[in-house]
Amino acid sequence: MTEHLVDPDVPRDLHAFIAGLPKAELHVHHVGSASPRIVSELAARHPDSKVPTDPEALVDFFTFTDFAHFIDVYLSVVDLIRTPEDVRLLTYEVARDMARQQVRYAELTITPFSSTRRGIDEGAFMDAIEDARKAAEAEFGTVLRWCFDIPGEAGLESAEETVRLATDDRVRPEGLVSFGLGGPEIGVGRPQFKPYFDQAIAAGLHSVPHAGETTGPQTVWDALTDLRAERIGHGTSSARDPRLLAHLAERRIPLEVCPTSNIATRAVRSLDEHPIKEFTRAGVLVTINSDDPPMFGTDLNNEYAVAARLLGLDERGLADLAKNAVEASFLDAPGKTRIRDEIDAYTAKWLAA
Ligand SMILES: O=C(O)c1cccc(C(=O)CC[C@H]2O[C@@H](n3cnc4c(=O)[nH]cnc43)[C@H](O)[C@@H]2O)c1
Ligand SMILES: [Zn+2]
Repeated sequence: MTEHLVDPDVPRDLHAFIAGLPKAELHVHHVGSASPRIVSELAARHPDSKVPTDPEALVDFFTFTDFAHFIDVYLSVVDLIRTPEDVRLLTYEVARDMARQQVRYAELTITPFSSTRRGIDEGAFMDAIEDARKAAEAEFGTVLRWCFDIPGEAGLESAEETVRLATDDRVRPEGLVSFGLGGPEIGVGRPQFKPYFDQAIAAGLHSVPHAGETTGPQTVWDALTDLRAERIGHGTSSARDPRLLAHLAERRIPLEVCPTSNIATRAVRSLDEHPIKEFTRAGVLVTINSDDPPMFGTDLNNEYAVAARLLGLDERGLADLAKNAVEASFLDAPGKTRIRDEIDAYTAKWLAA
């Protein structure tokens, strides 16, 4: 258990239950998952960067005034990833951190455009993530899959490049399962990305754009209608539109909820004002995620503890939440059954003890 993340309003034995609970994570960014140790190591390797090498100074550096500031800082960490070996190390270490939290399966959002435009060879980039994926599965038992996202603010050139990397059989990595859209939403309308999502979906990828994180419910509708979203990244502002909530619930379109992220980027004022309860009340399938955990001073276990407090969950409720993520994942049926069975066995043993 990470001491600084122990929520005093959540009983310690519930924290311990969460720490051992087998989990799946569906919304977590590659560069945004770099631990302070990895960030410091990379910053020391590249002294021209403005990223601090001292982990304590990183806490200040990772304090954001608004969403735009967050993206600015995010890109300064992206600038530290300069070689295929940096990519491999980052991916492998992210998987190690996940395994420590009993994450059995994760769909990691990667922005290949940000790396290829900074000069990393596309083939070497794909080999690096695939190498790390295979090593993580063999050594930690954590299964990784990729979501390639368009950094929308970088324009349609980035969409063109991302969809090429995601659909060209000569470069597309084996672990790729989905196609996303990230970055700021203000001034970056979803409908303009329709042709790229059409192409990705035609190539067999699932559609998982961010929407409704920093803009209103219309962005979520656009993601559903134009981008044929199968899950929504964040979807926070859906709570302002009862018709949208009913639609998400009826169609079983999951929300990838990231509570601490929404506070850190100031998309939501406080955890107590987070709409997660409105989502569950409306019958929406809620999954719990960490987004960019070290940047937001959190981890997936802490997000489950936050959810337990906000939703008033006990062990069974937390196990159901973990099973929501399995259900909403793009794992095959035997893979889903295996993790669900593991969650049930763990919970039964815990409650019998
Ligand atoms: O790489 C570039 O050169 C570049 C140029 C202009 C704009 C961008 C971006 O906007 C990159 C955004 C970046 O942020 C990632 N991310 C991480 N967490 C979140 C989140 O909570 N909401 C939205 N985006 C997020 C995203 O994956 C992009 O890689 C880049
Ligand atoms: Zn995100």
